[in-house]
Amino acid sequence: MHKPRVMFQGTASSVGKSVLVAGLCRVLHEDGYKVTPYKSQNMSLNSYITEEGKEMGRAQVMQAEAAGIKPHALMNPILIKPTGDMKAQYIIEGEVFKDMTAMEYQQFKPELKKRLKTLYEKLEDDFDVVVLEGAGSPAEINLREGDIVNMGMAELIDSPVILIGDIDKGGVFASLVGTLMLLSEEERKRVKGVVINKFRGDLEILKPGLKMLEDIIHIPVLGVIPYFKLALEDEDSVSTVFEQHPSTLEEKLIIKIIRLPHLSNFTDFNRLFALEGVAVSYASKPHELEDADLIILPGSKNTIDDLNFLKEEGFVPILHRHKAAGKTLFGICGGYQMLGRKLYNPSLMETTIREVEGLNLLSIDTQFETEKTMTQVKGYIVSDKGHLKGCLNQPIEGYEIHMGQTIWYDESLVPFVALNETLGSADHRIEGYHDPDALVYGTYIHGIFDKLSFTLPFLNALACAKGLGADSIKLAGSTHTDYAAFKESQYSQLANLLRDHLDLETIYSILFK
Ligand SMILES: NC(=O)CC[C@H](N)C(=O)O
Repeated sequence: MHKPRVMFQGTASSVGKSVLVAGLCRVLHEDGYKVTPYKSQNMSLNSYITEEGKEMGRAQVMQAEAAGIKPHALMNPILIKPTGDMKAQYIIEGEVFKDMTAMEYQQFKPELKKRLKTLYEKLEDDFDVVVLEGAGSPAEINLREGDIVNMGMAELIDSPVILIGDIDKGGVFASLVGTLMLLSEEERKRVKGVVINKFRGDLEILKPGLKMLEDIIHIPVLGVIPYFKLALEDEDSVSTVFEQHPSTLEEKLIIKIIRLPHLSNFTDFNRLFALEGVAVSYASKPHELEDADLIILPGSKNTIDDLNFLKEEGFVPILHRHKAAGKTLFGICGGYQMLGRKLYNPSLMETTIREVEGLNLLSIDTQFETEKTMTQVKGYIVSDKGHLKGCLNQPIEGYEIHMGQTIWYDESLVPFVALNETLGSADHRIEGYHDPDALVYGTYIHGIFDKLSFTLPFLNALACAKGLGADSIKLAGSTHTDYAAFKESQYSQLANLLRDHLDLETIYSILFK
């Protein structure tokens, strides 16, 4: 049975497709439908590991949350993770398929297309409705032929389309009309409505333009969505998270995250940005680390190349000076690997460099393997040294995504995270170490800062060492105490916004007619 479906496409990247898909999923969920989000292909370094140990893009995770369901890799069967040099790692159905160049992928697409249809049908079986998302713009005429994410996908499963334009970017009429002009007659017929997103002005002034637009395109405008800001975990590679700057630095704990060229999983730091008493920002240049109390080395899709970036850009001396001054460093996944002594790459994963010296701040060695570790984990803090004093036994949850295996540990290293569960089964191993001085911390666990019972005492101990109050760091506002409840409230607000500004009646008739 062909289930009701609709696809949101955009006139460009970042016009708000992901969020509107999440919003429509929420509306349908509230109205009693079993709805799933879907996007055939994502390009992003911000992925997620499902309960089944499969990897997928984070936008569909956020949308699944809005739809009130668990994320499943079938909701995003293709994930492209760029490693640099026109190459990328391709994740298909949640598993590593292989590394390919853009050209190799282009040639592989026809074969993939057949499989995509089967996978889509497998997903829709379990649901009443599917809300699909396109990627970038459907008017990339050079890519149309092999397309499997915009009109190619819509055609594959015979889905109607709603086209979204971004008025904040400017040129919204031209981009909507232009996009439609570049589509074939067949494709244009699929477009059942257009939506104007991110509107900041006076609707009365816009209205005549909407009428003129409809007269030109003969497709109804299904809504004008006002510009809004909600705390939703968007994952697009084009993102504004890096532009955030701390306001006043005095009396705050200064956290700097190094902006690596292949930085992955920046959602690890969402929690930090929601805290009071800290000033968190990204640093692209070594001098920006001068005033940091805590330096974080984030995950990376290409650890070795990013490590070389740190060396070439002159980060190394300042990282060592930071430690020598008794200040703290924290590495997650790729960042953890970089903190070590040596990195071996016999199978030439991610890059063509075989072996490289690490930053030598933590006595570990890492080797990149052909097998990828993808797992959700649970554990707890097992050290009470240094800044971990108040964290002992506190639970930790997160996930691991890495090709590298840390194969050698110095005996003087102190374990600080012990796991007790991976993917729902008992598993006891150490997955995080700090140096004997408890200044340099490293772990493979993404999402380690999400549990405040660890994050708050850890950061408050750092704040204390700086001479700030012992309780100076807390969650901003009281509404955030329960992160899950906070996110739920954001999804409801989003649904309300769409109910107020979208012609849902027409959208329902597009879906269910
Ligand atoms: N997520 C990460 O930071 C991955 C680290 C590294 N690229 C690996 O695969 O091992």
